[in-house]
Amino acid sequence: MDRLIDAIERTQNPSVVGLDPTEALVPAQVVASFADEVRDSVDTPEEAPAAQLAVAFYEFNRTIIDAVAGIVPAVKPQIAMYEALGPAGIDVYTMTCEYAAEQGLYVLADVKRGDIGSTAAAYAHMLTGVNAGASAEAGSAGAGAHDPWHVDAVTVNPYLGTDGITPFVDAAKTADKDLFVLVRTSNPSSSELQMLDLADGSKVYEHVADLVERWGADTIGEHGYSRVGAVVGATHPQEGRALRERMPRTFFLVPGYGAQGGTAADVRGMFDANGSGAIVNSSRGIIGAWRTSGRYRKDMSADDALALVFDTAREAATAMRDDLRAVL
Ligand SMILES: O=c1ccn([C@@H]2O[C@H](COP(=O)(O)O)[C@@H](O)[C@H]2O)c(=O)[nH]1
Repeated sequence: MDRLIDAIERTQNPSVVGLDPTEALVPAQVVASFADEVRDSVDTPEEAPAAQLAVAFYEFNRTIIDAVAGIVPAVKPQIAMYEALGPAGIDVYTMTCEYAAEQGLYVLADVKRGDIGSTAAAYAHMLTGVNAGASAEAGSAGAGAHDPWHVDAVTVNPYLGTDGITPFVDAAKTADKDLFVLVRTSNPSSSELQMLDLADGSKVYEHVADLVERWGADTIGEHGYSRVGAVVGATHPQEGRALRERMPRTFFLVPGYGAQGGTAADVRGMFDANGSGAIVNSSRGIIGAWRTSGRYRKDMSADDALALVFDTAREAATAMRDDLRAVL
């Protein structure tokens, strides 16, 4: 986690921009501008719509990354939006991660992996990269591996327990990277499972929190936080504050700010006494700021629309930074 915390200190900004493009979040003229290029490059006409959207996503993402680099320390590309487009989308996912890394951003891949140990070991190669002929065991890639993903951290679902997590912890140690485990998620149905009572009087999410502290215990870095972070939703300010006490060595990824209703005041308690210990995500609030700016016109050129995306994303990222700084 040290590299992330250093990047937060450099930018004086504990926020991360989520790269969650959808067709509705990319100006229509930008998508349309790639029609000719894509028509000439695909093997079959059926591939064209997804391929066109994928190229548009990449152009859009590069615009957002250029706008926020230097203001934020990190980006969080959400893989679901790219997987929805098939192979062209996956290509654009890796290209986006590579471009963000080239701009000096910490890349947090929101992939929410969760499976049995042997499969988790294969998934964990997203952190270590791959060597031809290497087994799927975590850490088998190591030095000299080809790293097609260009990510610094992944999100992981703990529902399968320790053997689904250990390969990611091993891979993170091998590759000097991190993972963030879902503990108290921001979504409306999160309490169905996470708030269930256990026999000892604690809640399910509290038990997961204790496991996360334990999973990271031998990976504490120079800043006092482990490589195993926790996802704690901005929509749960009270539990978030209690988790900060309960998990002194665990860095938090806090989604739910902005579009889901979370505020700077809500996330304040998720930071430690030094104003560290957490990074707050906003996706739609930043990348969709052009739509709510009142400055968009349907008859704009694609170039002008991208310029608006750049300006509004930069303004929104700056406003979020200042909003968080005001409470820390
Ligand atoms: O508890 C969670 C875990 C992950 N997310 C992800 O964060 C972003 C939030 O997007 P917004 O547009 O800022 O609402 C998205 O990728 C989610 O999958 C989360 O929201 N809550």
